Amino acid sequence: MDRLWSELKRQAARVEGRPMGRLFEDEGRARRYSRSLGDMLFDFSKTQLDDDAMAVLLDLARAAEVEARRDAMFGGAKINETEGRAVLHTALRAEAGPILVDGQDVLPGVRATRARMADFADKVRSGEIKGAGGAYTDVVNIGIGGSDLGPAMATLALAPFHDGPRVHYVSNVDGAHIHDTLQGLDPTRTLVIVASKTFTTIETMTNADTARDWMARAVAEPASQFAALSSATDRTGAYGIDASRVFGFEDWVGGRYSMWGPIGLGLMLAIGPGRFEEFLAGGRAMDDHFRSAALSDNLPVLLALVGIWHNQGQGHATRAVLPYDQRLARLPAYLQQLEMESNGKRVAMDGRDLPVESGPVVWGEPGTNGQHAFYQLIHQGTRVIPCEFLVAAEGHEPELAHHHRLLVANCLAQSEALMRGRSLDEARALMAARGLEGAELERQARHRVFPGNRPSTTLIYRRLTPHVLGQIIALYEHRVFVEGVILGINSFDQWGVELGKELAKALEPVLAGEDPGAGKDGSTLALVAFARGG
Ligand SMILES: O=P(O)(O)OC[C@H]1O[C@](O)(CO)[C@@H](O)[C@@H]1O
Repeated sequence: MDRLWSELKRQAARVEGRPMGRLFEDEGRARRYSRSLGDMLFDFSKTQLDDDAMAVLLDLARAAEVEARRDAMFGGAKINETEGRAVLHTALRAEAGPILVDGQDVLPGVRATRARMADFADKVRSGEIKGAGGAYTDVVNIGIGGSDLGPAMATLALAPFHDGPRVHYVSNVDGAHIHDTLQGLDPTRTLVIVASKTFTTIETMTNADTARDWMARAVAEPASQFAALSSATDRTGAYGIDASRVFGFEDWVGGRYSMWGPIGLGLMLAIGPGRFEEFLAGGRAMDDHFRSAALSDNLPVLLALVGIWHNQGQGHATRAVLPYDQRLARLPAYLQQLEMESNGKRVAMDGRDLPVESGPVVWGEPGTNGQHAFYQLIHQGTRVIPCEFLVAAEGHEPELAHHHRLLVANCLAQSEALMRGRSLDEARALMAARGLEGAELERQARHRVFPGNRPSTTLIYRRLTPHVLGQIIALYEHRVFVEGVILGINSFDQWGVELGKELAKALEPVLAGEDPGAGKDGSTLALVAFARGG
């Protein structure tokens, strides 16, 4: 691997500063540097990748044994080595079995739980299962991280398919979040879902207690209007939630990969079990592709290789995810957890330091909003920020087709502008056309130069349906997996979130004035003193 990492850097140095636009003198480039699958097209031609660089990246994938690792994951091997667990979120959307963990086929259990979820969702949606005041009008999902970001993102994404109760998501322990969400809701017609794999997460349990108190003021038996999504069925029972409304999953489903099973109940309630099945089918279609396509034609592998090229190869530490799709507004936040919790690690599986940078900083906002905010830096800042655009060819509002045309035009224009840039001569011509001359022309022109050569990829899909969303999410999941395999990382643990949690627990009594905080640093103690008003 070490030789290949050096070779990758050498390739990056070779192409540095090369005018990217010239690559299109090869008329076949757009075709050769894009792949389609079903209703989507992934274009990675507006990058500095060329055949030699691709060859090194593919060699890296082969040397890391991506295909064998992939098969091990799908086959139920315990590839999450630091926790001794299999990684089988794909089983939540699988059709064909058996899928064995410790010699047991997990599919019958997955199907049985999904059937229970569907039955519950149908009955809530029809009003057969109802609250003290009648059919449920609202559902409040309380969870955080993987128990919130995926279903919250997907529920917003699939708004055109909502035909059930309104579904709200509360995650933050900041009381403002639950306060503002519950305000205006009728507790007698609200279903609360407590979504927590462990059923111990302090934010979730604090919010659940607050929701229970709120409900208890209007409902004699508040627990009867609670459901739980958790692996910890002993704890859900102790919380008073009847087993018929508890939907469990196994330890081989990681939090940030869990929206395909019980954690997706909020989404299922919003769009119905039939549409939820379409979402699963989309994920499954991507699984089938990932398992069967050659590395060089494999969408998740290609996304991963482009990511590795930009980050570990060219040294661009961040990646902007820019959905030109308002309903994908939460996609960047969802991907932040998926990518940064999975691949934000400095130690490889074998305990050694990584020889290259870990996964990138992922961030973004929907276009066109971002254009009027941070794109200035993307176009003219000193750093290069590889951009990932996502856009639907068609919107869901035929009467607003002119909006959609503008949206798509803006998306495509951005990737074109990033690549082409504007030279000093072009800027001078522009200023001359506006009547400037001499030193003033020169001065103004310099501010209007765009360096160009800035890489981007575009994922374009026909329409954002449940099936397409399932494909997109599975595409990103597998991309993160492939990047992790190439880096030698265990993408499925998250030890980096623990220290802060432990310290917060110890600080609470200090803030309450019950503990002097002996041994704490001066900064922390001063902040505590301010918070306590002294
Ligand atoms: O579902 P739980 O157990 O409440 O955990 C929530 C989230 O907390 C984390 O463990 C990180 O703090 C995530 O990985 C997980 O998605």
